[in-house]
Amino acid sequence: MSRKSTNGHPGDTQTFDLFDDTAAETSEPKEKREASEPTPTTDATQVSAHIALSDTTELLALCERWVARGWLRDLDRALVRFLAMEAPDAPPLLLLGAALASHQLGRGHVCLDLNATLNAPDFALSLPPEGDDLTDPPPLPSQVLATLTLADWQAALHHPMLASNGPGNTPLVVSHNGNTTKLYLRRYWQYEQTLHQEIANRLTGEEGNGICRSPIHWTIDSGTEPAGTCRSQIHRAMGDDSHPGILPQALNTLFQPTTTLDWQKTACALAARNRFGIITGGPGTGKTTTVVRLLALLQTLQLAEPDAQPLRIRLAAPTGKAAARLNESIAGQVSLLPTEALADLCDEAVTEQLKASIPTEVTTLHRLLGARPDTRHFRHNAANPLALDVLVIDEASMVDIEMMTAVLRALPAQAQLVLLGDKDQLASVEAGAVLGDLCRRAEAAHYTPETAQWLESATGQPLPPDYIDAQGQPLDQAITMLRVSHRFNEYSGIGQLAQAINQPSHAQSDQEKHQALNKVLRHGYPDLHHLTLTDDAALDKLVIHGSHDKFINGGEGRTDHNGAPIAPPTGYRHYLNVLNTQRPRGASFEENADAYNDWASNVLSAYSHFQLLCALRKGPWGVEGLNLRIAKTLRHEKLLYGSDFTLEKGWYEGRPVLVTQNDYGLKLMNGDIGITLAVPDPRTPGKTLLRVAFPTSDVEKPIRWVLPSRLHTVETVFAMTVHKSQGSEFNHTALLLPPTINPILTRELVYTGITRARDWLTLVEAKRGVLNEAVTREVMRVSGLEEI
Ligand SMILES: Nc1ncnc2c1ncn2[C@@H]1O[C@H](COP(=O)(O)OP(=O)(O)OP(=O)(O)O)[C@@H](O)[C@H]1O
Repeated sequence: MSRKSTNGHPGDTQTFDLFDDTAAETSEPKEKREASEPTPTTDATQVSAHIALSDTTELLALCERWVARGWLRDLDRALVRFLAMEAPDAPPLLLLGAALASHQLGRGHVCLDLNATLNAPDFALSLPPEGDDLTDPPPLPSQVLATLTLADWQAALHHPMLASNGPGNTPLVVSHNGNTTKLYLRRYWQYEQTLHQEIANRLTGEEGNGICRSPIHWTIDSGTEPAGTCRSQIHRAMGDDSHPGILPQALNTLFQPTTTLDWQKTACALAARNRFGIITGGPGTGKTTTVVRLLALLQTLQLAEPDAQPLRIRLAAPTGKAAARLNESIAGQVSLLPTEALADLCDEAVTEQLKASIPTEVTTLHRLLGARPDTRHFRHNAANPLALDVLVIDEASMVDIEMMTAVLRALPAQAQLVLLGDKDQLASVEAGAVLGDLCRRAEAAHYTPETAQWLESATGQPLPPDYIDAQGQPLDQAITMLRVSHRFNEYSGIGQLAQAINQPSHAQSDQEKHQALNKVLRHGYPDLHHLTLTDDAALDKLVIHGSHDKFINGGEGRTDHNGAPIAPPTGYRHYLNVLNTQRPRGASFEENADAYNDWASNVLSAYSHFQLLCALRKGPWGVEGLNLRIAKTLRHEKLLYGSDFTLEKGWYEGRPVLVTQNDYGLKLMNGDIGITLAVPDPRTPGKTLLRVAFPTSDVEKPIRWVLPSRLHTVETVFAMTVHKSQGSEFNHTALLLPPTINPILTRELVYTGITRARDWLTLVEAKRGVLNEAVTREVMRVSGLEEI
């Protein structure tokens, strides 16, 4: 094998990197769905299907047929061919496993679970959605694997060149845990190993450079203390019974006394105690508020030490959009911190130092790690670690396993990592659902009696017995789930709907869930409108002016939790009106840059008031069909102009675009939204040319103007997929569910879509009943992190 090379070392960058772009070739995550009814087969089909398990030529031919049908990717077949060429004596069952394991990566899974595959073989390929016509189908996986037993498959997963049970050079790794067997491409096995090892080291305080035994559990010798950046510092900061230390005092300065358990205070205390921490919670539960206070707490503890320098803290998010949003909210929160009172707790006059040492700038993970063009390797890695003491990552649910591993590899051993995110949101499109996997036990907390006692001393709050578990694992002690939404109270339909949807399937029956949902939808909440489409007009009305008349009082007169007025819901007419009515007149673009920047800022801000989200990309109910349809509707309203061809494939004034790949040359990030505007052409007086306006965080140059010809990876964004909307929020969000159920429609997708709504939500069912079906299907991502 010429291209495989690894010494199995977590810091090793020479891991097996066959088919480097597997993660980029993504489609849709795996969903729990009804298996398609196997198509009746002939004996001949069954015979040929069975032969594929014992004959490599037959297996390759079968893969060929699967690829032709779109059930398997070219990439997966190429891998199998390559392996078969390198090792002609490889068992066909091993090759089949390799094809399926590779295929899972494109669907968000880190590995192939053999047991699950044998239980529901048709989930292993990208079969068409239920209801699609399957004429002359190739053999289904369920037919191919019909007589195969787990023992036979396990027995075939051996070949000195291709598969091993752990460290080594083989391209495949087989992992056994109890009765479960998983097959990995080595690179992904290595990612999991590194993650386990690095996180476990942060929880125990050990240096990280070894390989974990497989399977790995987050068990640490009893009696091991949790590891903080400076364990002795935290110990000192606790004080004792007679003299409370700086930690409890600072927590009391940051948090007002409450009658109920303040989870935000708990989160700060736990995150300060460990070198690894997670703060998870739904929308508006105060993740940002909490992390700002945590940073103030950490700096206070640091500056209270004699001659200490402030901690070097960096904030990051997976996308430019998420980074910009955190930037916005964090700046406001920092100004509210009681820095003087905190500084008083330190012996020295450190108020100014404390204020200055809490960062407000948020960068993307790609920028932080130093992305380099044309390679997946970063400038910062184990050999060239990041220069920081604390790293906070927001929207961590969007971080895939490869990126999370890159972060942990580049993090100095003594540095502290805090992940923020909503564990219930859709995971990244790429393989791995790291935050969700790590937070599997967060709901019940599982704090040990020792942690509970420490927390009570630190925060003055006793923990209810429900959250205490003598069997709690070390990872549990580093996670806090925020449980109270401060944005959506009991009078908010958005909040109530999110809660009703988010109940896991083990907590209630499908029927109970449907009843709970329908109760919320019928209640008449002021911020929620449920629309079932019966004709085209209702959808047109929604995208033009937001169907504000469907909300109580037309959406007038509402205030937010601080008493500030909430603007009524709008549609796309709003930003197009701003575009048309506020256009600077008669001035050259260069000489009147401020006026053009103000105009563009207002248009962009107006655009963010409304966004239509949908589940699919293709077809009339997907992004492609909806974009064209909405553009034509707006043209009919005389809000946009252009031929059918222009509206579908060209550039026109008012076209909103979404950047779909980072472009470092243009300083544009995946997720950025720009609006196309006509500005005076400097070369031809009296004429205009189109430029796309993107917002920046630079107050001097608030708009980046880009010529359309320079934008290669953008798409129209009248409709945006829920996947792409992660990390964004819109005043009025409309979530459109297609008329037929599709594997991509799941509870996580609906939850993520509706929680993008800040003030108003219109939930659109193209056909009644789809919502009920979607919310009872859960994303099941396969990875080894589940075994923690
Ligand atoms: N303990 C609290 N008491 C009252 N209001 C709070 C509290 N914590 C947060 N808030 C307010 O609730 C709103 C949401 O808080 P924040 O932005 O911190 O939540 P989040 O979880 O980060 O939200 P998002 O869903 O946007 O990620 C903010 O207006 C904030 O000021």
